[in-house]
Amino acid sequence: MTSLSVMGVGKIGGEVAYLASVLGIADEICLYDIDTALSRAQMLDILHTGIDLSISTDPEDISGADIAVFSAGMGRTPDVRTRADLLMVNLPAVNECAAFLEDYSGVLITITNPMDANNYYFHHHCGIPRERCIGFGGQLDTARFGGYLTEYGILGDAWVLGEHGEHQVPLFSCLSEDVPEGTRNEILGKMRRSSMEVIRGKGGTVFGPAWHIANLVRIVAEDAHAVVPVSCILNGEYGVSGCSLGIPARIGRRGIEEIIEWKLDEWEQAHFMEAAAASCALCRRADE
Ligand SMILES: NC(=O)C1=CN([C@@H]2O[C@H](COP(=O)(O)OP(=O)(O)OC[C@H]3O[C@@H](n4cnc5c(N)ncnc54)[C@H](O)[C@@H]3O)[C@@H](O)[C@H]2O)C=CC1
Ligand SMILES: O=C([O-])CC(=O)C(=O)O
Repeated sequence: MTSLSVMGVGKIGGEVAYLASVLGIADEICLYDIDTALSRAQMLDILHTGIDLSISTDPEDISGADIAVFSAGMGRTPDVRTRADLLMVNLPAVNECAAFLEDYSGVLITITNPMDANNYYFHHHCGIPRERCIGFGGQLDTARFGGYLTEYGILGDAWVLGEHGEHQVPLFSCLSEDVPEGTRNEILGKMRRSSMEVIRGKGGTVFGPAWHIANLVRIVAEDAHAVVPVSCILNGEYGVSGCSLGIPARIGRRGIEEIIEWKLDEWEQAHFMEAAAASCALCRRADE
């Protein structure tokens, strides 16, 4: 049995709830949104598939869930240049939802941007242990990177660490061929711009993120012990502390079971430390 709560059931939260329902990932769902007409509509729309599922819209049920997804708050529009620019805009939603998570004993998955800083905030301000604070974004960045590698005819496994934002760190050192710095920077530039093309065209990224979030929820629900790129609060790993950043981690029913430290090459290491500096600065700003 797995119960799931979703805070913020707009485009992403609504799609995640739908996928978790129809794919049989969750047996009980709680949908919460500040817009109560929306959460009720999402509940009815899912139930109209004919699925036999228990769905609540009572915020009292949020904290009882095994897994909670935080996707409340604003997304980028073409006028918002970076995800980091959403920090102060989304902090009220973080605080309002945090109030439902006092003494929360399940696994929290943070989606709302800037995701790394928000994930850190939940740990730092709400006292949710770092093992149970997972930030989502790395799987999506990795899928996008994989697409570019195919486009460039480069073989190998795609992995993206670092910040889910301007400071992504695609790993080139584990690919089957040496990729020159010029090509690395060119691909990184495309990765930074890739979601904005979707936002411009349809008002927000939905299918890509929701698919990977549902998979992450499944990994936790099924205690899969799978290694995936997620944002974790670092405590000295990779030489970084005081922020949340994307790294490979083993995930199971209790959350983050192991942070895996890979050796990075010089280019990756330099970009990872830039990501750490940016994420730490954003986490400090949220504290002010
Ligand atoms: N980490 C990632 O890979 C991704 C992150 N995102 C982020 O996810 C967030 C949500 O995106 P969308 O679903 O597209 O936005 P949306 O605007 O469609 O949905 C957000 C929902 O949050 C609700 N909300 C706002 N304040 C609230 C509060 N205080 N309490 C409860 N609900 C509240 C709104 O009523 C709305 O229904 C954005 O910050 C976006 O940037 C989006 C895609 C991927
Ligand atoms: O780019 C955005 O603002 C939404 C997001 O995080 C993504 O799709 O990667």
